[in-house]
Amino acid sequence: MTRVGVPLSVCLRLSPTVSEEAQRSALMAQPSRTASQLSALPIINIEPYLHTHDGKGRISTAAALHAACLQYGFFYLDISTFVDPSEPEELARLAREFFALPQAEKDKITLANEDHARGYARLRENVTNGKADNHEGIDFYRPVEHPDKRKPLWGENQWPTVPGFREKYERWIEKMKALGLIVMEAMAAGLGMTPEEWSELRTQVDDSFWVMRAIGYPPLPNGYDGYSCGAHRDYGCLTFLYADSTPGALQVFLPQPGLVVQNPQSLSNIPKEEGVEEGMWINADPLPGCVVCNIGEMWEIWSNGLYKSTLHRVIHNGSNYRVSIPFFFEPNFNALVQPLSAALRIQDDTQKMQKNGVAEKYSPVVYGEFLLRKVGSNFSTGTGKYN
Ligand SMILES: O=C(O)CCC(=O)C(=O)O
Ligand SMILES: [Fe+2]
Repeated sequence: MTRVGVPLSVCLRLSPTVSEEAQRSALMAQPSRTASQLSALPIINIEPYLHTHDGKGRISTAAALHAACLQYGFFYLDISTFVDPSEPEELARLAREFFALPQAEKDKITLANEDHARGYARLRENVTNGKADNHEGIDFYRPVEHPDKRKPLWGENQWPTVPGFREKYERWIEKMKALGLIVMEAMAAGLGMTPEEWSELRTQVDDSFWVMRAIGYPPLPNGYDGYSCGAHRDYGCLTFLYADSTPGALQVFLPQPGLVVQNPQSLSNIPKEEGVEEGMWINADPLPGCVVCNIGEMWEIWSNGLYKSTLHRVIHNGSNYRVSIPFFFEPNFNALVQPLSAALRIQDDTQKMQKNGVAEKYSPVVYGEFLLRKVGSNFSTGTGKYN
């Protein structure tokens, strides 16, 4: 597996071996890239963060994460030394077995039984940007104390009766929670956080209000007025996506001022507030040993906008039934998410050098409240987890 060529070397305060000057010049030296240079997402190996002694490796992984988050908000994370590839393959197989059941069987664990967030959503039940998504799915959330299904998000998970399903998924959830903390530590280093600052940030994510989702995509019918999954940003912290080998389905939008997308139709589902209509959609096809990782809106706040949560969508035109298994590593439900000092320091330094105006500030949010606002509409209407 090739490693990403790291265009930036950043000051890693968790391993204070690189000078602040180097960090400044790295930020100033962000190259403006051409469309073809941007067309492949970077591949980052998390391996050095699995070993405490690998200081140099850690610096390069942290720097690569920082560069990828500045440039794309999306990257491949090579986790081949963290999990056996057979594990997510087995999850996809189990999901397939569930989705192949008769409709009435699947409906036994419908979202409506619970809090409208946990359970099974039928094909086209989810709506994004006003259009029904051509997929079905099952969602599981971090269990809560004193569940009450009358309250949004506060119900109980509903597990399929497919043999081995719950056990295998629960094992994966534990691994992805651990991976979430590892990647957060590496990103904290990439942002130049001090060990004390990382300890503080860790308390915001050490009891993640995670979401585990299994999605089934039949082929998109010709002329269908909608997508397999409409363009959206993920709203939490980090998404780790395992998908089966279907090519050309997941697409990532890279805003590029001045770059006009060839097919104007493809812009029709960019949320209006985006205000950017220039850029391109690139494929994020699965790579062996890797998950596709992207940052959600909480990282946009923490980084005070340095990192962008990137639009993505799924168009599955193939003839097979595609399965994907995203895990959403989110902040704690009560986490107060606000711009981090480390991000403000970077912006301050960059501004001094570039003589730009004052950096835009993001307002703090309590993650759980933010999430409730996002899914609140699902609770009343039963639609729209990506809205
Ligand atoms: O199925 C995929 O490839 C992406 C799904 C996704 O973006 C999501 O569930 O948020
Ligand atoms: Fe997504």
